[in-house]
Amino acid sequence: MKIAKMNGLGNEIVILDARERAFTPDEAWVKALADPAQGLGFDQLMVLRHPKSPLADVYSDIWNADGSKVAACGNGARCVAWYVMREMNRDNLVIETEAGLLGAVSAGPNQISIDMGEPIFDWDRIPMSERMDTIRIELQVGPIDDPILHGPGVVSMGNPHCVFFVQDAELAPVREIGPMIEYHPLFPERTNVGFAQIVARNHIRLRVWERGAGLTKACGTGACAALVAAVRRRLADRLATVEVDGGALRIEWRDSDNHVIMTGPVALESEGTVG
Ligand SMILES: N[C@@H](CCC[C@H](N)C(=O)O)C(=O)O
Repeated sequence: MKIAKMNGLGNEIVILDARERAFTPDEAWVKALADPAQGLGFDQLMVLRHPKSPLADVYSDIWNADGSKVAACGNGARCVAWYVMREMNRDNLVIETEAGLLGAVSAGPNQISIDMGEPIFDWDRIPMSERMDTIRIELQVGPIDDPILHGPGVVSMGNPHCVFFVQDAELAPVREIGPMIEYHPLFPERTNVGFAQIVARNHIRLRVWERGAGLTKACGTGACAALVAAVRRRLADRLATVEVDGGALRIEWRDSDNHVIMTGPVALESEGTVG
């Protein structure tokens, strides 16, 4: 099988091409490959398969570094799009995932735009364990009368995101609070946790504690969720730069069809074969 190590703004992605050989990794195999001491090291593994939908060009299964299987990964989708576009000599294609079909177009050298679809706000589809208004949920961290964080917005981009708005993202307690919220009982399938600072209406600084991967340099779905959560609270415009540790993503939540469009770079680090 062909294998490639790529990254989307420093979010470490491995692509394993299982189109010609049926292969489903088990949790131990995923964890070993994710461990840089034993394998290639990655935040997410994208396993390519033949599509089920006649509208799609490729199917991608997705695993986090901790061996959990997930439905969506924005940076991984950009890497898959670049990899398959290169092979097919195309500048657009459709990727099928557990979360649905994602249209991808080349947006310049090593730049890809992905239509990430419509955000989901229904509490039971996030999923959450209690009915709440997902614009601002009842959740706080710290003393009851003086919480350090409170009232995050919650959005699914095919995967769950809980977004706290903070004064200074650099000072946000990502490593301390991230894992507590990831495993909070309000989120039966765990959650990704964003710490978003509104720098300007068109500029959000974001750090993300990723479910199943920890603090990463970039989270594409996290950037989409942060922009959407900010727009819902009238804190940001529908088109903004979301600045993550690895660089900048351009995110637009389109008024015309309610879809979220993510544009950003990809980089190929190495490739070879395995198995
Ligand atoms: N890095 C990702 C998100 C990957 C999945 C996430 N950790 C989850 O468990 O939902 C991205 O770029 O979107």
